[in-house]
Order: sequence, then C-alpha cells, then structure tokens
Amino acid sequence: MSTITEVDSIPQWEQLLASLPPSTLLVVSFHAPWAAPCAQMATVLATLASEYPVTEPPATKWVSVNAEDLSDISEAYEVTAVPFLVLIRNGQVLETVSGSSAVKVRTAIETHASSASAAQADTAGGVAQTVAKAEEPAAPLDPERQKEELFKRLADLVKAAPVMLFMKGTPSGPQCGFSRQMVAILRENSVKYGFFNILADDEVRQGLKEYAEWPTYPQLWISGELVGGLDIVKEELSNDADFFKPYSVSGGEAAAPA
Ligand SMILES: N[C@@H](CCC(=O)N[C@@H](CS)C(=O)NCC(=O)O)C(=O)O
Repeated sequence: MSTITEVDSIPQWEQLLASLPPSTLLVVSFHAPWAAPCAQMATVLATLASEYPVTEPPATKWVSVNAEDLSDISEAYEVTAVPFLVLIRNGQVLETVSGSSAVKVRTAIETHASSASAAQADTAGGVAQTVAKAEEPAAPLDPERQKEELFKRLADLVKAAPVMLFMKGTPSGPQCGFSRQMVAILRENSVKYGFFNILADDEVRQGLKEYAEWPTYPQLWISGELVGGLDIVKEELSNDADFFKPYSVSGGEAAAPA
C-alpha cells in the first residue's frame, strides 16, 4: 500500500527525480494549506495511493508539494492553481490535472500507471498530453453558483473510494460515539473504505447534509450512493449479514485524515 510523501526542499525533490527508476510513475500533488479543495484532494489521493502496492508493478511513487513554499518547483511545472496534479515518468510530464475532480484524477493515474505501452509511447514522444486548464479566477461567486460548485465537489468526494465514510474525527481518533461505532462495524467486517473528517471542513459538513438530504454524521456512501447513518447500517447488517462482503478485504481503512 503506497503512501504520500511530502517534499520539503528542492534538494529532496532533485534527489527524488534522480533516484526513480525510469518506469516508475511519479504522482505529484501540488497543494496549499489554505485551500479547502486540497484537503479533499489529499483524501482522494491517499485513498488511491493505498490501492497501489509498494513493491509490485505498476511502480508508482506519490509525493505532495506545497506550491507556495516550493515555488521554484511549481513554476517549473506551470502550476497556476491548486490542487494541481502532475504525472511524470522518466523525467517527462505525461499529464496534468488542474482542479479537484476525483474522477479526472483517478482516470489519469489509472491510465498512466496501468499501461506499459502508454509508458513507452509517452517516453518516446515527450509530453504526450496536457489537460491542464486554468482554475476559475477567484472572483466571488453568487450563492447559487457557490452551491453548484460545492455540490460538484461533493459529487466527486462521495465517490473518492467505493466505500466512503463521512465521520467526525478519524478512524483512529473518532470524535463522536456514533462515528466510533460505525468505524468498529466497518473494522469487524474488514471493509476497505476511504474516509473524510467533516470536522476539518465546515463547508463539506453543512453542504453534504443538504446534498445527501441526511442531517447527521456518520454517513456511509457506497458507489456514490448514500446508504445512511449508523442506525441504517446496523439495520442493513441485521437483515443481511453479508451486506459488506463485496467490500471486505483484510486491509481495513484506506484514506488519510483530511
Ligand atoms: N442516529 C444517528 C446518530 C447520528 C447523529 O445523531 N449525529 C449527530 C451528532 S454526532 C450529528 O451529526 N449532528 C449534526 C452535526 O453535528 O453536524 C445515526 O444513525 O447515524
């Protein structure tokens, strides 16, 4: 299960580029601490990274870079907005994704990680594709637009992993008894899941209630559909002890705290 390393300095970055085997896909996430969508993207990427083995192919390396602290690196990759993802193999930029679309990010990584032939073509052809699109300027949006934008982000976020838990706190530190019980149930059933700590993002906390038409947390989502809160999950399990079987693995939860 791969994890994401924070790059702290230019020498560390240069050393990383020099030490990577040519076939390794380098996934670089540029972020800024003040940008809420970056926290969501961190969850999406941590979930994705956890799906890739460390020692077996496809070889991947996952890093994140503070776009402001390491502005020389962000300038070199023409990062004008965050979150911004750059996929690199053998020193060549294969693809960039600007914005917080979990679907675009997942598709880009899966495409380049899984396709050996794409790797060869990309290496031979240099920069194969650039889908970067400048982020919308930071002009204030009217409330309707703001809600639209938020709902678009939430639509991606609920699909960030096949099973997503929106909870108070994290699986290792739940901040509410209901969330704690939900984590225990998922653990007992060996469910692999991504999670989002709604206490870290009030926009998501309040917005998801409206988007889901569900007023409380925890919320469990499967394949982008709301299952419900703790009571509903308990009920589903009492009706069908194998409810979680399709999502059970020995690995447990997948995401990092938001
Ligand atoms: N019976 C509910 C219990 C959940 C609940 O009541 N959650 C409350 C307190 S932790 C909540 O999320 N309130 C809204 C909020 O805090 O934003 C369930 O089945 O999940």
